[in-house]
Amino acid sequence: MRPRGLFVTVDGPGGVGKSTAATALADHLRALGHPAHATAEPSTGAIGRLTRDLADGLRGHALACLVAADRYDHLAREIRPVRAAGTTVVCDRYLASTLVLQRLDGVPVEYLLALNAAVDRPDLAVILTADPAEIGRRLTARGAHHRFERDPASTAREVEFYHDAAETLRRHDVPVEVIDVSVLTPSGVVAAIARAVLALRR
Ligand SMILES: Nc1ncnc2c1ncn2[C@@H]1O[C@H](COP(=O)(O)OP(=O)(O)OP(=O)(O)O)[C@@H](O)[C@H]1O
Ligand SMILES: Cc1cn([C@H]2C[C@H](O)[C@@H](COP(=O)(O)O)O2)c(=O)[nH]c1=O
Repeated sequence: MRPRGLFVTVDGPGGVGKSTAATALADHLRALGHPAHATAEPSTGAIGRLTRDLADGLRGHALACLVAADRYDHLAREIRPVRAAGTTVVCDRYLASTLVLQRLDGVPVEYLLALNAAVDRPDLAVILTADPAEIGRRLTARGAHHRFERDPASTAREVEFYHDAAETLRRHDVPVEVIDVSVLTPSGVVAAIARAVLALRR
C-alpha cells in the first residue's frame, strides 16, 4: 500500500503570511520530489463558499458550526482522498484558526473542541506569528479581507490567542511548530516550515 501523505496545517493572525507560505511550501516540497497539494479553509466546496459569503455577517456559534461543517466536508471530499494517494496536504487555516477566530467571537474553547472532536489531527500544525505592528504593516499594504482584519484591536488578541491555541493543540497530542516570521522573508518562512516537515519523514 502507498504510504499516506502528511497533513500540514498553517495558521496565524490575519495578514501574517499564511497563504503566501502555504502555497510556496507546497511548491517547494514538489520541487524536492515530494508530491504536495495546497488547499485552504474555508474550502472551495459549496459549504466553504457559503462560509466565505456569510462570515462577515454571521458570528458566534452559528459561524463556528458552519466552519466545522465545511471542515468535515473538506476532509471527506478532498483532504483524505489526496492523502490516501500518498500526497502531502498543506492546508491554509484549520483548527487553530477556529480556536482563535471563533473565540474572538465569544464561543467557548470547550464548545469548539467538541464541535471539532472528529476532525483529522494534523501531522504538523504550523502557527505563524509576528510582532503585531509588522502584521499591521502587511495588512495595510495588502488590504483587509474580512471583519476580523478590519478591527485594529484584533491583531494583538489573535497573536495572544494563537499562543493559547498552540498549547491546546499540544495537549491534544498535535505536534506544533510556532514560527516568528517578523523578520523572515517569504523564502525564509518556507525554509523554516520545510525543515520541520522533512524532520517528520525521518
Ligand atoms: N515573510 C513575509 N515578509 C514580508 N511580507 C510578507 C511575507 N509573507 C507575506 N507577506 C505579504 O504580507 C501580505 C499578507 O500575506 P498573506 O496574504 O499571505 O497573509 P495571510 O496570513 O494569508 O492573510 P489572510 O489571513 O488575510 O488570509 C501580502 O501582501 C504578502 O505579500
Ligand atoms: C478556517 C476558518 C475561517 N474563518 C473565516 C474567517 C474569514 O472570514 C475567512 C478566512 O479568510 P482568509 O482570507 O483565509 O483570512 O473564514 C473562521 O471564522 N474560522 C475558521 O476556522
